[in-house]
Amino acid sequence: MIKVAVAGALGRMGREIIKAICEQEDMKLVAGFERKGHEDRGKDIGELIGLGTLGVKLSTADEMDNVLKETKPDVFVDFTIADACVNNVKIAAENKVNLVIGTTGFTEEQKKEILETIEKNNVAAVISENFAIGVNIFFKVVEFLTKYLKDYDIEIIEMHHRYKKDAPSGTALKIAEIIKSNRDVELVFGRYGKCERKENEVGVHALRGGDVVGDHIVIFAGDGRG
Ligand SMILES: NC(=O)C1=CN([C@@H]2O[C@H](COP(=O)(O)OP(=O)(O)OC[C@H]3O[C@@H](n4cnc5c(N)ncnc54)[C@H](O)[C@@H]3O)[C@@H](O)[C@H]2O)C=CC1
Ligand SMILES: O=C(O)C1=N[C@H](C(=O)O)C[C@H](O)C1
Repeated sequence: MIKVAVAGALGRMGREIIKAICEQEDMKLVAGFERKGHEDRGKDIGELIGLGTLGVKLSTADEMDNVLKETKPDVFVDFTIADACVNNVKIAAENKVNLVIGTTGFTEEQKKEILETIEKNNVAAVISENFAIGVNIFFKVVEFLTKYLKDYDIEIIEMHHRYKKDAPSGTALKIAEIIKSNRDVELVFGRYGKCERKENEVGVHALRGGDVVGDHIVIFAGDGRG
């Protein structure tokens, strides 16, 4: 049985992940965490998210160390917010719990800190800005087109729901990173005023609104298409 703890348990992703864990025969939710001071602390997580009683009480971030020591999960899944995730990862890794990190919006320093924590504590970790299979295939398509359509200008557009806390999305930044590692380009985040397009520019544009789950568009624009 794989014992799983989820941080961000009552968030949009946390709820879906807990539902998915409960559908697996070889997985068991052993702990769920929310931010410090959360009003539902101590309540049954299953009841909070409409799954019926699961026998797992909602814990808060300040209880994480003790709860991980008590419940001894095999895997710690974090879909929270960048500042919280850095700290959560430290506590989980120090308790020798393997990691799945889906949180986005990290600074370069935070990414470095997370990697150092993982290395220092010698835990396994899967870190991805996007776990959708289709999007991971899309990454390969972008890599191929960047190499193949050498003379084309590239622009990235992403749109997400109004609640998203980081921009551009982790996925858009990952796409930009893939392009950058295959072509000598400079990233430009939005454009306004005098900003004639340079030859080696890649524009990254973030839109927010409604409950859009997450759309990513990569435009390869060439001459002579009329
Ligand atoms: N890698 C991927 O495939 C995906 C990644 N994401 C990322 O996952 C993160 C969460 O997204 P959503 O669920 O939409 O956000 P959300 O805002 O609905 O949920 C985040 C939850 O984390 C909780 N939280 C805050 N601090 C915490 C702490 N210290 N410990 C435990 N919980 C804490 C919040 O109270 C909230 O309930 C974002 O960074 C988002 O970009 C979202 C979707 C897919
Ligand atoms: O916050 C979201 O919703 C999403 N975040 C991830 C990102 O920042 O790329 C993945 C997906 O686009 C949904």
